[in-house]
Amino acid sequence: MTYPSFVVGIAGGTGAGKTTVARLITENVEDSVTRIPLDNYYRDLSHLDLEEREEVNYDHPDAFEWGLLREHLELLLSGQPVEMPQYDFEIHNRADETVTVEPTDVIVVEGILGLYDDAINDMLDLRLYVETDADVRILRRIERDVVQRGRDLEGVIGQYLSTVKPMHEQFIEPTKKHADLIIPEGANSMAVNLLQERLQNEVDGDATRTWERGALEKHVTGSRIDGE
Ligand SMILES: Nc1ncnc2c1ncn2[C@@H]1O[C@H](COP(=O)(O)OP(=O)(O)O)[C@@H](O)[C@H]1O
Ligand SMILES: Nc1ccn([C@@H]2O[C@H](COP(=O)(O)O)[C@@H](O)[C@H]2O)c(=O)n1
Repeated sequence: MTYPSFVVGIAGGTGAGKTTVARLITENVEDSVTRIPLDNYYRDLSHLDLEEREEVNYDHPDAFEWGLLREHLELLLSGQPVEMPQYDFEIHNRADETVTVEPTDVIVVEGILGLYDDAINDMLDLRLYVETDADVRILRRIERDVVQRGRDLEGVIGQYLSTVKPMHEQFIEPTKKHADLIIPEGANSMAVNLLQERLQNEVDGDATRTWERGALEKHVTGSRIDGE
């Protein structure tokens, strides 16, 4: 594989289509891709009971353990594996198990605040923002949360109005300015095809990297593998 990996960040509101875009743009190069869902870096809330965890604002940047995500990205970029936490939406907490993630040619970091943290943004080679109208997103979210995340309609609507919507406006939407590309409506086929081609070139070693060695140093402090 090529070191360091090519790192793609995908941000956007809940239900915008981030996960779908991440899956589609990497489907031809699956074995060469590491997916890092930001959800896995929600803080460990084991010190709270379930009722307290249900009240947490999961759309505020403070809900995430940014230091751990930075550390894991730096390790992967220096060619080392990491133990990635897993998240369980039904209990609003990290799961007991972790998953060992190996470095690969391409790393995709995906989540509502994927373009929020300055240090993470510096590690990204390509920044994408998926933009979908709020009415479409809430409809998708209701369906998903009820079917897959064990929520009821009243709870989804209450959470949307009290935290999801205001946090989107205050923190998520403004990160669009960091994007290299804005993808309308999620799985937009022209955008997906172009990005598939770009990632295929990365994996085949045909892509021209725009940054130079000096710029590379900012990715990782300390030792790194020189594979070029
Ligand atoms: N372009 C699209 N057209 C129709 N449905 C879509 C599109 N993109 C995503 N979806 C659907 O919307 C839902 C939410 O998409 P998802 O990728 O999980 O969003 P996010 O990760 O941003 O929350 C899923 O059921 C997905 O299949
Ligand atoms: N315990 C939790 C943790 C997060 N959420 C919501 O998940 C959304 C982010 O995931 P997407 O796939 O929709 O991007 C975010 O808006 C949180 O409100 C939750 O409901 N419960």
